[in-house]
This record gives sequence, structure tokens and C-alpha cells, in this order.
Amino acid sequence: MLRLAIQKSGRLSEDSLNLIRECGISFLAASNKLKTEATNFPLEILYLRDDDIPGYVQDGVADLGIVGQNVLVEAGFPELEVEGLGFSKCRLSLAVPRAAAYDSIHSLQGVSIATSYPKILGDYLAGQGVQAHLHTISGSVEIAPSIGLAEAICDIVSSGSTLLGNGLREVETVFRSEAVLIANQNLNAEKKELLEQLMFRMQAVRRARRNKYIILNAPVAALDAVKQLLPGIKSPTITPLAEEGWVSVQSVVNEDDFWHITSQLKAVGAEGILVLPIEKMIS
Ligand SMILES: Nc1ncnc2c1ncn2[C@@H]1O[C@H](COP(=O)(O)OP(=O)(O)OP(=O)(O)O)[C@@H](O)[C@H]1O
Ligand SMILES: O=P(O)(O)OC[C@H]1O[C@H](OP(=O)(O)OP(=O)(O)O)[C@H](O)[C@@H]1O
Ligand SMILES: [Mg+2]
Repeated sequence: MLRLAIQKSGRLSEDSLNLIRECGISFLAASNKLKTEATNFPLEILYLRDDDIPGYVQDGVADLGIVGQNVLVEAGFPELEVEGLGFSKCRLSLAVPRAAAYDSIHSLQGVSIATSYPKILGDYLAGQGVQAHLHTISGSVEIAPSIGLAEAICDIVSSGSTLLGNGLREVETVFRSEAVLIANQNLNAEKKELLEQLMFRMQAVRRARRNKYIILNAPVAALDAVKQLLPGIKSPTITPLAEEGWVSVQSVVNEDDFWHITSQLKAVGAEGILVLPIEKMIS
């Protein structure tokens, strides 16, 4: 049985549970329990504070974990990372009060900085040859300058609205992060095999999320142009319509290219374009 540690409640929780469910793994929702067992895969899920997850996986208390790279690197175990999961993308940034003078990172020489990430920030500043006074606090970092605790901060930024709401200005990106799957490095052969199975499923889910299934009608005369725009996995599926001179084309498009490609498809004469989500995608 594999033991997977996920965040009990917080930013990573829902996406972690959804990913496990989309891998076809069923379990009872644990509203107040701290662990659950899957009913159709040899997996036990532990619900923990995210800061504890890297240490538990390093020690082998849990075999696997899902955690932000920021927390993983801060804990000092970057080597546990198996793969990026594409959600909870954010950055760790330095910010100063809106009116404060700031020319370059050297403006922070000798300045006091509040952060929950003293290791990542300390390494970054050392790399830039800057010495600052770090105040480690565990939360609400953005209020530190307004209450006189520090002159600058280093914390997680996503939309930037928390910085804006606290009168702060982002000046440097220190670290980019997303949720990652981590694994203990001494898994036995049986657990390694289960990890492979889980990763195979996670990859199929992630590929499916990045792609859409597209079905459209096109005049035969436009077929070459349509094929150019829709190369598909191998090549598009083409079937004749009941109406002479028309075909139905089915293919897969990348989410990022989707709007660009559909407007070009319309321009070459495609009609009745349907776009469907893909549940799993296995190469
Ligand atoms: N605004 C955000 N946008 C995207 N990802 C974020 C954001 N804030 C945090 N994250 C990511 O989600 C992780 C968990 O954030 P959360 O705020 O839930 O942590 P926490 O308060 O430390 O939780 P815990 O109670 O488990 O210790 C962060 O370490 C980071 O990787
Ligand atoms: O750039 P933004 O989109 O505003 O996001 C950044 C904020 O999100 C996180 O806090 P969260 O809202 O998770 O609350 P927390 O401090 O309780 O963890 C993080 O600690 C920042 O404060
Ligand atoms: Mg935490």
C-alpha cells in the first residue's frame, strides 16, 4: 500500500483531491478524519499541514506527497521532486512599500525583510551579494512594513492583489513554484511499481487537460488546409458527410493553440465546429 500525503485544508487541497479522483481512484471524503484508504487502488491518503509533508516523505512516514515547490525547497529536500503537476502556480517575490526608493536588488543591502521563506530568500540574496536582516514569520507577511516590523517582504504572489491591498510593490521574483509530486527515495520494488502506475495515470489526466477534441464539417476543397491546421495525434480522422462534397474532420488540439486554430479553420471554410473535453489521453 502506498501512503500519499496531501494538504489537509488550504490552496492545494482541492486540486490534489481532484487529481487523485481523475486518476480513477475512489475514496470516501474525509471531513474530519486525518487519513482515508482508497477503495480501488492500494493507496492511503494522509491529510497534513503542507509544511510537514516534505519531512514526512523524506523520513518515509509517507511514501509520496503533493506540495508546493516553495515549501519543498524551503524544507531543503528538492531532490524528492518527481514531477510538476501544473496547478497552484505562484511566485515568491520581494516587495517594498509603494513609495520606497528601489533601483536594484542592492537597494536591499542592510534592509530588514520579513518572510516565511528564510532559506530560499537567504540563498537568493547571497547569490546576488546582498546582506539583509531576515525576520522569519509564519503568515500575514504583507502587513509587516505597515506595522513597522520590516522594511520589505518576501512572500507568495499570484494575482498581486494582496500586495496591492497592503500598499506594496513587487520588485524582484525570487522563485517560481507549482505543486509537485514528491516521493521517498528508497521505495521498495513493489511501491516503485505502484508509483509508476500512479504517474502513468497522472500524466494521462494532465495531457487530457491540456488538449481538446475537435469535430467540424469542411468542404472537400478545404481539406488540405484543414489537415495542415489539425495534425492531430497521428493524423485527423476524416469521414464523408451524407451531403456530397463535405467531410467531417475529428482531431485533437492543444488548449493554448485552440482559439487561434479555430479562427483559421473558419477562415478556410470549416463549419459546425464542436469542441469537447477529453477525459484521459494516453500516448
Ligand atoms: N495565491 C496563490 N496562488 C497560487 N498558489 C498559491 C497561492 N498561495 C499559495 N499558493 C501555493 O499553495 C501552497 C499552500 O498554500 P496555503 O496558503 O494553503 O498554505 P498554508 O497556509 O501554509 O497551509 P497549511 O495550513 O497546510 O500550512 C503554497 O505553499 C503555494 O505553493
Ligand atoms: O497575489 P495574490 O493573488 O493576492 O495571492 C497571494 C496571497 O495568497 C496567499 O495567501 P492565502 O490567500 O492563501 O492566505 P494565507 O495567508 O492564509 O495562506 C499568499 O500567502 C499571499 O498572501
Ligand atoms: Mg503551511
